[in-house]
Amino acid sequence: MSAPQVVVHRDKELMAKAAAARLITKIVDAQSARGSASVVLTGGRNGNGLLAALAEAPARDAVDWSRLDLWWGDERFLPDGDPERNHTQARQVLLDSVPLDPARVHPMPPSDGPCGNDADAAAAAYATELAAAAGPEDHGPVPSFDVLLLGVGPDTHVASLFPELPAVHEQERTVVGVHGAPKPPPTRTSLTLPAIRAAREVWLLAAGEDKANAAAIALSGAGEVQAPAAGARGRSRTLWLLDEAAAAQLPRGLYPPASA
Ligand SMILES: O=C(O)[C@H](O)[C@@H](O)[C@H](O)[C@H](O)COP(=O)(O)O
Repeated sequence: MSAPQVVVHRDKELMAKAAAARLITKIVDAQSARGSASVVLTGGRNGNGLLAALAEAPARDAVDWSRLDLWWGDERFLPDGDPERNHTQARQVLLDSVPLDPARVHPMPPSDGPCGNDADAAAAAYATELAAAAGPEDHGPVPSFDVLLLGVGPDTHVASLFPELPAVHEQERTVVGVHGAPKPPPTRTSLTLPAIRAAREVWLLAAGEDKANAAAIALSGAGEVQAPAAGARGRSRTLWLLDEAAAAQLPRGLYPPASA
């Protein structure tokens, strides 16, 4: 697993724009090298902020949207179209504005879908979908995602892996149901750390002073059970994208701001 690289931007708006530009380049490079690209989306303010910046990016259409596979790192277990679902929010800020191939967009099952109101069954169905998309060159029963995006919670959670809760301990399954999550809604589905770590690159997004403590804990060698963000590592790259407020508790010498 790759050691974390940290890039600090002046504020959350600039961080979102810079992350969007970085993602466009990564997708274009993957598509020119392999004919397609795969990205795992995250929910939350920073995740949606990145997608909104992507929608407005000047180079947006350098991406061949028809050859982009989109997955989710976690989902709130709610009915399809519920405004609180990460999928619904991603569609509103970006996905409905670009010419994606619907067959290549893979939302996690809703609570009113074929799995019924059973988050564990929904998780198992998504794990099956991931395994079906994995190839012989991939590292386990998930595709080798080019970029897996993760918002970081103030408690250091990523996806729906919360400190000390059962899902963060999972080492076998790639997707699990989450019950009793401290961040509403309590029932969710989430990739596990082994699935996250199958990604080529993992990018963690944290902006705002309410993330400063989480960033400092996760980057100071904390264990992944106490600080799930610490266990979110990519095979070839782990990149923390912060604004200055979220980087406030990091040793300044180590992580000088990228943009003054
Ligand atoms: O379903 C969710 O809520 C997200 O997937 C979650 O993991 C989010 O990324 C973090 O909680 C950070 O959220 P903010 O960026 O809004 O702080």
